[in-house]
Formats: sequence, structure tokens, C-alpha cells
Amino acid sequence: MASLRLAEESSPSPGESELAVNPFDGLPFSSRYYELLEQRRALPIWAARFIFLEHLESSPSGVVLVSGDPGSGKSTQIPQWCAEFALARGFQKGQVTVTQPYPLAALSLALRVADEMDLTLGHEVGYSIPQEDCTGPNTILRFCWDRLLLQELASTRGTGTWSVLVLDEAQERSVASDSLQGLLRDARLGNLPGDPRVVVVTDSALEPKLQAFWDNPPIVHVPREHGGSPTPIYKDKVPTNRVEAACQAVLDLCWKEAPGDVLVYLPSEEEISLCCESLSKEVGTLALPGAPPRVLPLHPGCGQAVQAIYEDTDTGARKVVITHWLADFSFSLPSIRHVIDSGLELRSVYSPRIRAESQVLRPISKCQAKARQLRARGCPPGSCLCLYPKSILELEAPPLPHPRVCEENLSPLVLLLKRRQIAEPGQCHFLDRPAPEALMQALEDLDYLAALDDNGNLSDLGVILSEIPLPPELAKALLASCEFDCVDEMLTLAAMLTASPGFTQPPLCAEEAALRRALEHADGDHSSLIQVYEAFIQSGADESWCRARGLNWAALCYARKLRGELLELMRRIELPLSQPAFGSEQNRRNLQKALVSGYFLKVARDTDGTGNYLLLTHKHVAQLSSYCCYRNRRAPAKPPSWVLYHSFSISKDNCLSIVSEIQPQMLVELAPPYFLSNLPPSESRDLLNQLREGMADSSTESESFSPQQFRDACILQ
Ligand SMILES: Nc1ncnc2c1ncn2[C@@H]1O[C@H](COP(=O)(O)OP(=O)(O)OP(=O)(O)O)[C@@H](O)[C@H]1O
Repeated sequence: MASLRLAEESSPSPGESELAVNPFDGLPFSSRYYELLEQRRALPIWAARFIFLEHLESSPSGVVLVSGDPGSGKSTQIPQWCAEFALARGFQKGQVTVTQPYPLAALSLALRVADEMDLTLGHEVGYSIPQEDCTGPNTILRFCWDRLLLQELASTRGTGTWSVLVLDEAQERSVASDSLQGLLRDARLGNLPGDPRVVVVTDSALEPKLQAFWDNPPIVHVPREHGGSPTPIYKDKVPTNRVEAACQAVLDLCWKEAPGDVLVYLPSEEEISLCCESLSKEVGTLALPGAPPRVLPLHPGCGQAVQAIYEDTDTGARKVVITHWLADFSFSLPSIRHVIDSGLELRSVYSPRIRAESQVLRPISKCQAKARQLRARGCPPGSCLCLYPKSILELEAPPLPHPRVCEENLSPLVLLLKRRQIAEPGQCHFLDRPAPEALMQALEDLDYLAALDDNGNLSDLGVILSEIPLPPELAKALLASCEFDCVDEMLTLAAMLTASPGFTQPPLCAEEAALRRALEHADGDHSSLIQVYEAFIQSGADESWCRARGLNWAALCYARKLRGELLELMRRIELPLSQPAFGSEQNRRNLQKALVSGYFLKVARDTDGTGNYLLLTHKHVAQLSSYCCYRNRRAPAKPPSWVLYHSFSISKDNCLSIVSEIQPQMLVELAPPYFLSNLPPSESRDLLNQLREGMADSSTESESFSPQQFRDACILQ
């Protein structure tokens, strides 16, 4: 332990010595370091530093559990102590990696921790989030989105090159965090070379479950902060307009001149935006006492601007941070004195039976409600206004957050588990086992996509699919585009579908509507997305160009970055590329073929010309979304008979999003025959089978391409 005594314990105060040097870069500490060190020492977790380092050194299984309240300093301090531990061991097996369930949290923590450690971001401290790898060869501490680490682990086979892995925010129950824990538990760390360590950090509510899962590892309990938590005040009934109620509650605090910052929890990003807009307007017109409050959104789309929530201004203006579930456990702000909680969250839940997403508005868990109250902890305690009756919390709220592994489409996870040669994903250790139906559906989909061989192991094609950071069906369409000479267009499409910068709001005025219509393509929504991207690039990635058309500029920039990375990946694995040909008839057909090769599971048919689409894989009826180009075009008014869709949502209406016309012949040519045979009985299936028989009989159909040929072609790439 002696070697672990580092700068913080022995370091003098500023002025006592100018010579103390940072052990990580050999440079003298700055005055900023000492300023932040004072703040760090005041965090509740500071008292647990030695016991943590002792457990990390001596844990027989190599695992340490850390449990404590939000805001106690876990996310910022534990990584630094792990870096000290690894430094003392000479970083024999690599750096320290810290996972976060949200990319934005990884970015924000890296910024803060680099500052606290007096090191340079991107050098010794870095982060890896989608489309941004801010690390270098000298990085010793890396904050990483958990899904990226899972992807890395799957393709490297081993457990990766880290000496300490910190799995932070385990109570969030992200699919990747749960899966990483399952994989690491099975790997038996004690037997691995380099003596790696795993630190699992959680809110105390999940501690008993994790303790049992990890077989009673040493636990560090973070002492509670001084000062009490506020007594929540509950409303008698749920407000009819949540956003209005939340705005009013903020204004009441301003009128009362109650000191301190405010944190507002709403269910969704849409409501956060509405609330910010409405509050900013009110604040501009009302003569509120004191400096006008600063209204700040906090949601996954904020990017680096998120750091504004931590900044103070000279005017001392009160901060009003409007957020949702993202800030249940991450983004602790010590200045918060008042919490306004809607008690609800809007989450996307996948139904494997009908392969559909739905947006579910539901009460948060008791654990989240408690965490939100604790945000206003202090001496004296602040206030917590719950915009719902207490009975909802008592009767309807589950004790803990829902494990996401029971709510997401598991095909991407099963693909990665297969990559790890886990033949039977159901055998993998999960904190909570996903429904067998969800695993079966994931296996079935991968099998249809030819990602599995006859023994249920990953096929060669499956190995390539697992290397591409896209959902399996989209990765398959991208691979197929190599065969059909439309890689350039499919790369754009893959990036646009991932960044989803579609029109998400109705046009604000006739001018905006006309500009939007000009971007719509007669061939369908997929071609429209390509057209939008190309026009965006031609505009010089201009933000005002996007604004005038109601397009999300940040999402388009993200698409551009992702496109570049996918292109790079395709070059690396030596896949054949093709020249741009967007707009030609041949390219249109090729693009459709590539799409059908990946999305044949997502096809629907308008059986009677009324716009009611019957899904092929199950007998659900759906309509085209109001943003679909076929709904907006003037002529011909009749929607296409056969369509391929990107997503099916059953939330508000049964709606198909991002839709393009296809020819049923393509489905017969490109979907596996056993997929067609397995379809539930319907007029559409009969029609496809007739087509199949007709095509088999016709030897003149030289253009037809058998699925086996196609499969072989892809494997050969
Ligand atoms: N990105 C950041 N920028 C500035 N300060 C930060 C940042 N992140 C955390 N802090 C500071 O560090 C303190 C400790 O926060 P930390 O995130 O370590 O707590 P925690 O116990 O992990 O809580 P949570 O579970 O909410 O992440 C906060 O109160 C805040 O003052």
C-alpha cells in the first residue's frame, strides 16, 4: 500500500511547495489542481479512499463493489484512485477503463476528471463515445460508453487491455453493463493473466442483488453526506399539462426568491424542449426578482454544451436545469436546492413477438424517486415537489429501474455473444434473465440474416456483421450493397438511419413546408434521406440551412462523421466499394435490392389500397407515419402496395416509419426461402409463393439471383 501514497495525501497546500509533481505527467501541479483538491476532499467518498484502495489491492476475486448515494463522488473519484493503483503497478496490463451507460456522461466525466487530475484531455485522460475517440497512445484513464466496450470485448476475444475496469452506474441496468458483468463473472478474473481488477459502482438500492451476483465481494459503503434530504411534497392529482405545471412550480420558486438552483424532471426530450421554450419566454416577459434565471436543457442531444450546467455566471443567476431520466444518477450538481419531479419516464420498449418498438410512459421506480429527492439534500435540506400523488409511487412504481435487457431488441447482443463463442446465449449469466421469447426472436432473426451456420454458430458473414457497429439488418444491407454496386448510397443511408435526423416536427410555416417538400424523393423515404444528406453536404454543412428546413443540424453532422467511419471500416476489411450513382434507374433498383437483403423481415402490404398495411411477419395492421413521403406527395395519391419499413411503433398509432416501395419479386429473390415458408398464412404469403414458383419455372430470368448465391457472394467478400 505504501506505493499508493500519492500526491493527494502528501501534497502540500499551494504556496507550501512549488515542487510537487504530477506522477502521471511529471509536471508540477497547477493552482487549479489544489483548488479542486479542496472540493474533492469535501466529498463524502473521500473518507472511504483507503478502504477502497485496500480492497482493490487484496480482493481475492479481483472484484470490488462500491455503493453510495448519487452525488457522493463515486464517478469522479473512483476512476482516479484506480489510476493511482494501476500506476503503482506500472500499468502492467494496460489502462484504466471506466464505463458509463450514456455517452454524454462519459464525455462530461472525462472533462471533469482531466481537470481534477491536472492532465490533458485526449492525452492521459480520454473518452470513447460513438464517433468520437478522444484518446491517445498515452491515455491511462479512459471513460467509455459501455456499449462500445462490449463491442470491443466481443471482437478481441480476451477481456481487453485494461488493468482496472470500472463499471459505473450499474443500477441503470443498461444492456451492455449487465452483459459485461455476465461475461466478466464467467471469465473468472482470478485466472486471467495480469491480475485484472473489476470495480462495480452502484446506487445502494442495487447493492444486495450485485452482492449475490458477484458472490460476496468486498464492499465499500460510501458514507452519507451531512445534511438531510427534503421531505417530498406530493400533489393530490396528476396535472393535465405537465410542462405547464413544471413551469409554474419554477416560477413560484423565483417569486418566493427561494435561493438555490432548480432541477426539473420531465418524462421526455420533447417535453424538456417545450419546457425550456416556455420558461425562457416567461422569464423574458415577467419582472421576476433578482437576475433572470438561466434555463438549461440536459438530455442526450446536448453534446459538449452540457458543461454549462456546471458553470456559474458573474450575475449569480439561478440555474434551472430541465432534464429526464438521464440525470437520475448521473450529472450531480451540488448547487441544486430544489427538485420538481413529474415522476414519469418515457422509454422505448421492444416487443419481440411483433418486432415493434413502443414509447411507454410509465412511473419511475422508487429507487429513481429517492435519487431525485436526494438531489436537493443539504443543510438545511432544500425542497422536492412531486407533481403526482404519493399513492402512485407506493402502488405503481417498481422498486428498482427496469433492466433494459428485458426491454430491448436483443439481436445485436446475441450477435456479440455468439462472437464470444457463447453458443447458447441463454446460458450466459445475466443479472436478470431476458425472456426466452426475446432470445429466440433474436436467434431467429440472425438465422434469417445468414449470420448463423447450421450449428447455430456465427457464420463468416456473421463475423463480418459483428464487426460493423450497426444493427444486424442494417449491417447486412450495407454488406449487400457491395454486391449490388451501391455502397456509396448505402453508406449515406446507414449513417442517416443511425443518426435519425428525419423531420420530427411538423413544418412551422408554408415556406418551411415548401423547402422540405423539395427534399423529398419520389422513390421513398430512404432516397429522401440520401437526398437530404447530399443537399446538406452541398450547403457546406450549414446550420442555418438546416434550421430553415426544420432539420437537426447536430444529427446531420453526426451522420457525416459516422459515414466517414463506416467507409474507413469497409476499407479496412477490404470490402469492395463503388462509385456514386444516386438518381440512376439502375442505382434505384440496386439500392432496393440491398435494402431488401437486410430488411426482408420488415415488409408490409397494402391489401386493399386504403393505406392500411398488413405486416408480413405477423398480422398487425399499420399506417404510414405522417412524415412519410407517400402521405405528403400530391400525385399519384395511391400509396404503394408493397413497402419496406425501417421501424414499426405501436405507441400512439400503429405507424411505419421511413418507408420505401419495393417489388415483391425482390423479396422472393433475396429473402431465404424458409423465411417465406415460415410466414403466417395470408394472402400476401400465397402471392409470394406463387411468384416463387413462377420464377423457379422461368429459366429466362437471368437477372434473378438465388439467395444461396447471394449468401456465398457476401461470404466471399
Ligand atoms: N462534468 C463535471 N463538471 C464539473 N463538476 C462535476 C462534473 N461531474 C461531477 N462534478 C462534481 O463532482 C461532484 C461529485 O460528482 P460525482 O459524479 O463524482 O458523484 P457520484 O456519486 O458519482 O454521483 P452520480 O451517481 O450522480 O454520478 C459533483 O457534486 C460535482 O460538484
